[in-house]
Amino acid sequence: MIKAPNIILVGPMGAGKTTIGRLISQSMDKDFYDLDKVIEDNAGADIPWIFEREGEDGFRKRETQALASVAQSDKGDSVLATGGGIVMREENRDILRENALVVYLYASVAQQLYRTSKSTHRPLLQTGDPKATLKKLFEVRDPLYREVATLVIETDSRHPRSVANKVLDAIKRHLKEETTTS
Ligand SMILES: Nc1ncnc2c1ncn2[C@@H]1O[C@H](COP(=O)(O)OP(=O)(O)O)[C@@H](O)[C@H]1O
Ligand SMILES: O=C(O)C1=C[C@@H](OP(=O)(O)O)[C@@H](O)[C@H](O)C1
Ligand SMILES: [Mg+2]
Repeated sequence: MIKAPNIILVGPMGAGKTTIGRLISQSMDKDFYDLDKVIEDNAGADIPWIFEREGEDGFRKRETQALASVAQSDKGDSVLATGGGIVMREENRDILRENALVVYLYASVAQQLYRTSKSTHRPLLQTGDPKATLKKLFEVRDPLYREVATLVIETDSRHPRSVANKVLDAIKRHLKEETTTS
């Protein structure tokens, strides 16, 4: 078992945060939280409903509350998969940097599109041109993911299990380097 701080996954819709987060939490014997699920449980409603009734602004308020409560309550024992928009608020970026080892799961816009195309539970992609939306979001958010992340993992040509192994290896290497340099 690896000893590690809380792990937080960031990245665009379809990067695999929810899927990979669950896999690495099992390998590290840590609790797994998906922030979207925490928001839904707190609201007693699903994300499309929240966007419809409260707009994106209402969703973002709930997202910040959920992040603060999860990131600050668990000390070193959890893996948290965030939603793709978590980096949009500066206060969220501060919480991410202060409370965990942040891993950016990188996926190209083509892969994001492919992996999100089969589901309808992402309100921001229920537009006529989801590819253009993903591209626009990526241009704004990619620098912000890089700003908060310590590790960046490329996911395009990899099966989820192989991405999870790559993340686990990178975390191990990082923690070893930290121990030898401190
Ligand atoms: N490395 C991967 N290769 C192929 N498909 C993937 C990969 N990672 C995730 N997926 C698939 O892509 C879809 C979106 O993954 P998900 O974990 O929900 O992404 P996110 O939480 O980042 O939006 C799911 O159907 C998942 O099985
Ligand atoms: O990118 C975004 O702004 C969003 C990403 C979604 O999560 P995933 O990244 O897990 O799909 C979810 O939080 C919501 O639909 C908004
Ligand atoms: Mg997700």
